[in-house]
Amino acid sequence: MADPTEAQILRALATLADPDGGGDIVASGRVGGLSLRGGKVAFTLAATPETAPALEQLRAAAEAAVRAVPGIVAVTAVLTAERAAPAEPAAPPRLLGQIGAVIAVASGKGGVGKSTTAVNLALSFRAMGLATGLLDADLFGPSLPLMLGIEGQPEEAAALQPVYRHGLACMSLGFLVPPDAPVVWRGPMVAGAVEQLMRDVAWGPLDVLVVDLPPGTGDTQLTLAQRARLAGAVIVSTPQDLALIDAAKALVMFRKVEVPVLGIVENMSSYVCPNCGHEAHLFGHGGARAEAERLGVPFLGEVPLDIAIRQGGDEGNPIVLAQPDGPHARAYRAIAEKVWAEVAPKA
Ligand SMILES: Nc1ncnc2c1ncn2[C@@H]1O[C@H](COP(=O)(O)OP(=O)(O)OP(=O)(O)O)[C@@H](O)[C@H]1O
Repeated sequence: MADPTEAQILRALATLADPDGGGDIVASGRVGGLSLRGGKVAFTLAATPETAPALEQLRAAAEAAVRAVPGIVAVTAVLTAERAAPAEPAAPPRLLGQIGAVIAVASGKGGVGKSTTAVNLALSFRAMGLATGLLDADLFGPSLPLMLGIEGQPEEAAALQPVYRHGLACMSLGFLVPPDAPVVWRGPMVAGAVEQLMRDVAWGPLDVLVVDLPPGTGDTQLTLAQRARLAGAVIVSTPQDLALIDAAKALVMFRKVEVPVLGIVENMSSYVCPNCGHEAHLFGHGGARAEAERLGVPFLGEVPLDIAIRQGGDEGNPIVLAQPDGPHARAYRAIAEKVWAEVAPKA
């Protein structure tokens, strides 16, 4: 059977009238971000806080209409409702409340090794015997599929099923949107997608969920802080001044939204030459420890710059699994133990 085309999908969606008028939902401009690959479709439906509850029905109807197109194997429609207001008596219940501890891994700046830290921390929690999940909430550059070597797509039953890999329950927008599809979304759309990833995934009973955030202090961070019950945030930084300044900004943001900062990890702390064993401090050293002291948050530990860590990430075999008895796995486990000691009493 030939692969379904975008035109077929739009035709199926155009059979649904827009509840706000303006014709069908395609003509009214409600449908956006359509991506299609090998029978897998993802698209967004624009919403406002007022219309969001009613649009949940429309979302289900839109998914059903597209699912009926011959050759379609999976459909994900994301409601792009505006962020919910901060918790008030009438606010909806916090999401992910069934999970023991939701731990966000954040950084002020991109490329400092946040995803690498999130993946290896999650695997360390798993090695400690905790039922662990990993949510890749970096909608603009999801890296979980690559780092864990996952190629499949989540199963869609009544709820979205996590993909299980190395004993972790995993979910990433990267599973749903083709890697080459540019995700150009506005703030409210981001908030809607993050909320849906938190709400619609059948995580099952988990002791801990590690959330890999995008860098910086944007809509994803705010949505998560406002809509989920977060045990705290781990901030990753390299020792460089610039990365540290940005890490401090991230820390201030979490404090503003009343999310406890569990501590700072210094990544790429030193470089050990694989040939001669000489240890060099390419980006300086100890900056994150000093910054943590200055800001009054725990220093969780340091991880050196080592080609084995990068290779592990790029080959879907993170270092904690690839060299479980090596110094890097020990460093990650020590960090995970410190974090767990902080959150376990409340989990
Ligand atoms: N300690 C390390 N030693 C060697 N390479 C590392 C280390 N930490 C991270 N890397 C590599 O650096 C690159 C960026 O890391 P990563 O994707 O984890 O960063 P990030 O902060 O999540 O980036 P982004 O801003 O894209 O979210 C990756 O290729 C990763 O393998």
